Amino acid sequence: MQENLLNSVIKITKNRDVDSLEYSLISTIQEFIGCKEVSVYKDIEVQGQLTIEQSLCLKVTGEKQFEWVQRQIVAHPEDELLSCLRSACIITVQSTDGIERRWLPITRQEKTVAAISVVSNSLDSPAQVMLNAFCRIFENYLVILHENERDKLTGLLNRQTFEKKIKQLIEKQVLKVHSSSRDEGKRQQKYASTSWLAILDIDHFKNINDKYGHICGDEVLLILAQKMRHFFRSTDLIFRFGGEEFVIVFEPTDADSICNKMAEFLQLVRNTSFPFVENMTISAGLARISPYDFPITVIESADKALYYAKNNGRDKFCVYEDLIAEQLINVQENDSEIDLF
Ligand SMILES: Nc1nc2c(ncn2[C@@H]2O[C@H](COP(=O)(O)OP(=O)(O)OP(=O)(O)O)[C@@H](O)[C@H]2O)c(=O)[nH]1
Repeated sequence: MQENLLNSVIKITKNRDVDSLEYSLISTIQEFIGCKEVSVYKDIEVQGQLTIEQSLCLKVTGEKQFEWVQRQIVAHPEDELLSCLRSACIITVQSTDGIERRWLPITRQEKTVAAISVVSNSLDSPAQVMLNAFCRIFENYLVILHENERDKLTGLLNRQTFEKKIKQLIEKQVLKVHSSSRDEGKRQQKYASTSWLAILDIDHFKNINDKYGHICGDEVLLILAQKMRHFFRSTDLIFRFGGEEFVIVFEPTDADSICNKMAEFLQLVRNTSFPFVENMTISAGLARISPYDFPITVIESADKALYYAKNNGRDKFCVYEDLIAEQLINVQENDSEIDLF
């Protein structure tokens, strides 16, 4: 038992990204506590409002049978979950049939950022101590991973995290295509609605730095990052890719929706008054992320579209696939300066 326990702690601390850490935590709790359901809930804060996402959930459906439930927004969070997040206290509710529901808070920098929910038979004292200890290990490790994955200035995901996240996303798409390969109708639908990648770059940012100084430049980057976080979906991944360059990986959607979204965001930037700077604009390049793509190919395609937007007036976004179809750029052209790590 002790050896197994040590191995589980080693397994948890071996993780190098938050998603895998959550899998390890849930598997370990299930193995040692024996629950009916274990979930991770996170406050992903949209526009400053408490917004709860069920990040991962394991449901026991039979003897040695499990079901993993993937990421979803919780439209109506239970009162106990909200109390746990607000008070940073463990909340326990016991029903008459002896089933216990327990919510354990996870804090980072004195803020409750998540809660672990456990549904189980009544837990004895040693099991409660162990459950609490697993949550504290998770909490400590979460702080380290969070710092590793985030850009210090803007708090967005950093460039080093990009490759890992996009590989995971492409793998997921490949699995989806395979799972529906017998149903051609469904397959067509999935191709119509794929993920997208956008590279955004501030126009003439060098002028802002030169005219008003780097501190003002940093403030502009910070405000733009906040605008992106509030404007785009919480499930879209936003990276600070380099100095004044940002990458967004969008959840699957069709071309029209993504173009509308980008047009609205460019308008939002035009309408925003940044400190000192008036009329700041951005340019962007978009590319479809197809299953079987290499991350470098997608980023190069979006970069070519961005390059085209920059050379054709700025303050606009261009879609790589449209530029190719209209023969405005060449597939073979290799003028990208993107260097992945
Ligand atoms: N303040 C600040 N500036 C940065 C940071 N990282 C990069 N930069 C600046 O970003 C500027 C990028 O300039 P360029 O690549 O010439 O591009 P640009 O002036 O935006 O022009 P276009 O992209 O062609 O519209 C340089 O002046 C960099 O010093 C940062 O973290 N903070």
